[in-house]
Amino acid sequence: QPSPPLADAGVSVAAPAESPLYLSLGKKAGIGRLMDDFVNRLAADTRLSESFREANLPHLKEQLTEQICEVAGGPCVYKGVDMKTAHEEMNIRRSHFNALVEDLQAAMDAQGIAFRVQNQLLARLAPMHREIIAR
Ligand code: HEM
Repeated sequence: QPSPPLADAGVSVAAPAESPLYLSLGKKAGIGRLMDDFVNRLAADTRLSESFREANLPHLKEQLTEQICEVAGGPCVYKGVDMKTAHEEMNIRRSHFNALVEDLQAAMDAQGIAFRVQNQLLARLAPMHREIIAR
């Protein structure tokens, strides 16, 4: 039985591999659940409620799901505003950034995401503080 010519040549036409981190977060659906819970926590956090009072929470959940999917090595491409532009004029302090990270950790705990996996995601988000924190 003849095999397809490209397979013979060892040429792969499969989609790019999904990273272990993306799989550990439960792919797009798991990340969507995580961002839903996370954004609800942000909106309820008295340290941050001033910042998120007028935010479009459904839009934020969607944009974050695309962005985190991409950052985690999934097949998504975030097409939203860059981090510097998105957070300009908000006067975000390191204390705000740290509060957001705590809320993300609490959301990941609630989703049963392993500590090792949590740290991998946080490590990929940490460098973004340079674009987000006002100085
Ligand atoms: C690693 C940290 C962060 C990431 C990855 C992140 C990511 C994002 C993304 C993807 C958006 C949507 C941009 C758009 O399409 O409009 C956004 C918007 C926003 N972010 Fe952040 N952000 C971070 C930290 C923060 C912090 C520390 C604050 C303030 C406490 C903050 C406040 C906001 C607000 C108020 C919006 C606008 C929401 C709306 O009106 O739709 N963010 N952020």
